[in-house]
Amino acid sequence: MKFTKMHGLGNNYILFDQVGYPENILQEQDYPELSRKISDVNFGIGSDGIILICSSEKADFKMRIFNEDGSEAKNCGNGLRCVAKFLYDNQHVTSPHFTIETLGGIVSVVVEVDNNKDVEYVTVDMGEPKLLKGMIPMEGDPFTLTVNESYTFGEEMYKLTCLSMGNPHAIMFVDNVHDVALEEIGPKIEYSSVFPERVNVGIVHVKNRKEIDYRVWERGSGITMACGTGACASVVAATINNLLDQNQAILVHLPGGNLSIRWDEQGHVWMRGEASYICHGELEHVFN
Ligand SMILES: N[C@@H](CCC[C@H](N)C(=O)O)C(=O)O
Repeated sequence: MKFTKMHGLGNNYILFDQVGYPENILQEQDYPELSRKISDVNFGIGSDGIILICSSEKADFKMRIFNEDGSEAKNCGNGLRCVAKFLYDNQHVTSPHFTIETLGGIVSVVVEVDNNKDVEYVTVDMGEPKLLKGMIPMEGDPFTLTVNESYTFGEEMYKLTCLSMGNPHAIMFVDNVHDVALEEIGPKIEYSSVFPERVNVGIVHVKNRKEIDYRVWERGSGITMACGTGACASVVAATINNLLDQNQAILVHLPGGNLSIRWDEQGHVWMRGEASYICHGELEHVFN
């Protein structure tokens, strides 16, 4: 099996190009195991998960993403930019504007080609955030929002703003994202019974009305260098807490680099950022 390893701001995935092939080249149950094995840094390649690029009946292409622990997620912002760059560079498309189906819905992407014909930036229309508890999903009245609401996990109380960008995010606002022990808080909240499908946990510091800092504990992968859907969720969360203004491009600083995120007046969230190659290769003896 040929693979390409790519990253968006250090959030790295092993991509398998299955375009034109049946979606299940492997048995369906083998993908979680493949992701766990490949993601292992000692016995595999080392990654935050795997991505399958498939043909689609509803959009130009389809993306599936499995986390490091083998769980399948419905969306992945950094993965979408990598997939868009890969598809364009490998001439699966001629137009830089196309659509990708995810389990969370269909998104449109635009790749930006520079003078050397090298794609550096990709913009994705990530669609509308889902704000109701029932859509995230999380416990409580399914028709209400979670805006700076207090929850106790273990001994500690946390104020969470929660929403889904296709995948669930719990966001809390802090004075300094580097002072927080995310490796302790992250798993406590991820596995809490408040979130029946688990959750990605983000900490955000609003620097001013145009810039935020953001760190993430990802469901199924732990601490990563960046999370695209999480950056979108952070901007939406800060906006509904009146800390940012809608329709303003916000610079989101993540440990792996920056993303520009805008929640427009029609309710769509736009993400612009880089996508990069790490290496290409071929897998042997995956299931030994
Ligand atoms: N890193 C991704 C999100 C990957 C999935 C996430 N861990 C989940 O399980 O929801 C991104 O860039 O959005």
